[in-house]
Amino acid sequence: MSTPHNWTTYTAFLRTSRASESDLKYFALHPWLAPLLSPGSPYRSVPFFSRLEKGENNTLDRFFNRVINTNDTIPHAIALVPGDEWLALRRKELFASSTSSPSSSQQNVTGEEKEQATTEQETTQKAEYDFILLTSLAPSLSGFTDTAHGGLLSALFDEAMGCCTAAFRNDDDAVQELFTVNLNVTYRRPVPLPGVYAIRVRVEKTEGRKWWLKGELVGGDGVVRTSAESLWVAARKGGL
Ligand SMILES: CCCCCCCCCC(=O)SCCNC(=O)CCNC(=O)[C@H](O)C(C)(C)COP(=O)(O)OP(=O)(O)OC[C@H]1O[C@@H](n2cnc3c(N)ncnc32)[C@H](O)[C@@H]1OP(=O)(O)O
Repeated sequence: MSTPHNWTTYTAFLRTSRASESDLKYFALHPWLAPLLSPGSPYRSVPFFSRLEKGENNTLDRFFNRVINTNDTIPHAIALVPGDEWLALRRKELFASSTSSPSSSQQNVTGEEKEQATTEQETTQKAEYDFILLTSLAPSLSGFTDTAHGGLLSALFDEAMGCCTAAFRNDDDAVQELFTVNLNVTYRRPVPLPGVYAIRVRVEKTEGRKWWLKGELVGGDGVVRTSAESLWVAARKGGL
């Protein structure tokens, strides 16, 4: 079991963490991941937060940080996140017309500011996805023989999407914690085990407390084997 983390916010965690050398070495062995991991990539490699131990008395994330954090379930997993500049632009894009803006300074974005954001986007390195989970899936995650269990794939989408939304919440807690209220998973092709996969997710739009996300799972052949759409709702201010 690893040492409990001591970051006070998810944003601080993203800014100051780096994926472990052993995980990076492992994923670098897969040539199809090279564009995502190379120095020219628009993404930074960070630990997969849900996998981190939160402390003996803290039951947060136990499913991910203990139950499926073993050599015969998920031996390796890291997250790829866009740089701060790109995230800031995405915030402007997503919250320009929404009442759920994660920062009061981003409310009431004017047409001029939108134009400026578009110009900035042209010069900032573009990240197609808001969050990518790279994961190895080992044989004990099977449903059908040598095939990943569908429930596990749903859990991976849910978690990746949760991490994705967390990156857009600001440290000032202007947006309350978000919860999945709907997750629609489409199983298009079997997901063979063992294997290495990328789960790529993106916030499609926000409206008030509601956020819509989409995601897809691909392996080295680039085939979208599973896709998902979800709706997240931010808790009301002052709690549930
Ligand atoms: C770094 C961090 C990483 C975190 C990763 C976490 C990943 C794990 C995430 C999860 O698995 S969360 C666990 C599963 N989800 C839950 O347990 C949530 C259970 N649901 C709730 O607790 C409540 O629904 C919730 C607090 C989220 C919202 O209740 P509210 O009473 O505040 O909201 P309300 O029911 O008024 O709904 C708000 C809006 O959402 C809409 N809505 C709610 N549920 C919906 C639904 N299922 N489908 C469609 N629309 C829905 C609802 O119609 C409404 O739309 P309008 O504002 O337009 O009227």
